[in-house]
Amino acid sequence: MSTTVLTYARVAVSALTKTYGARVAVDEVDLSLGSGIIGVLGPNGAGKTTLLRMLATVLAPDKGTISLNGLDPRVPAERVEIRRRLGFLPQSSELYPNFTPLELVDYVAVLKEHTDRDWRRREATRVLEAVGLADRMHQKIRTLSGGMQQRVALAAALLGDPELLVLDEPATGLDPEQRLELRSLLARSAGRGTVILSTHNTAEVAALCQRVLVMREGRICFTGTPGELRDLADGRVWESGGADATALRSWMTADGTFRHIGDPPAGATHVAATLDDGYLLSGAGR
Ligand SMILES: Nc1ncnc2c1ncn2[C@@H]1O[C@H](COP(=O)(O)OP(=O)(O)OP(=O)(O)O)[C@@H](O)[C@H]1O
Repeated sequence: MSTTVLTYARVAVSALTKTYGARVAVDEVDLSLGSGIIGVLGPNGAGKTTLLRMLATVLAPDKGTISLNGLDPRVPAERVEIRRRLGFLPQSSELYPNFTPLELVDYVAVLKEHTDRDWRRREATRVLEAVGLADRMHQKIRTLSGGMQQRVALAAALLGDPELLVLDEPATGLDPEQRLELRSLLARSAGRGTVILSTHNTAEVAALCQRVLVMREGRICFTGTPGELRDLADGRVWESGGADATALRSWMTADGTFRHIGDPPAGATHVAATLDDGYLLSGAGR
């Protein structure tokens, strides 16, 4: 007996554009994303946060369209439905300092128009337990550490098991153990839908993401698997005892040798490419 696996674009974006004054933060972006974990890499100011905020429906685009699970956020009734099925972790969460985590997550549930108080209580407890805050949920948020506050915001995003999770730098402030917990939490969520996260950490992408996008200057300059991103640097990484002016980039490593990426000179000592190398070359053409 054969099994048919249906895959469809849960997130479809066409010519999406956002401008701040004269600065084009997101420039005619087209995207079609199915289920799984998608990582968005890019230098500071590339437009990642702006793109994610538009996907989370908290920022309206100037031009272009977004379709989330077939719904259009420009249509008020559809936007309400999208927001119920979407979880968003903003880059910097200003949490209400005098709320407890339980009160805050419950409040987010109210904003999502969940009217059943018992359900809200159970669900808020579940997500706070899932982020490892079972013993902190009755403590004022202002008395929690930065990493714990980040986990409260993450719990709020996980509320109601959303089909689409949009997470802006979710691992910021988390210790190594918590980052591992985050990975397994997101892997479980991705089994049910789509997770889009921005990060500056290529190791996070390698460990977690099925797909990676690289943004530079408001545009998507690479889309593929993490392995394909690394492959961009195949044969284009070499080492020597000093700086190499022919390289696109050279830097000194911990053992004092220089690593270079770009078009290697004849006789260069090639070394294995990493995801970082592929990322650094992704905007440079071949
Ligand atoms: N509210 C705003 N007003 C004016 N310019 C803005 C605003 N928000 C972002 N920008 C500009 O838009 C561009 C994209 O910013 P954005 O925050 O989306 O980048 P990013 O890739 O998320 O950067 P980072 O990695 O530093 O978080 C930058 O040039 C930024 O200065």
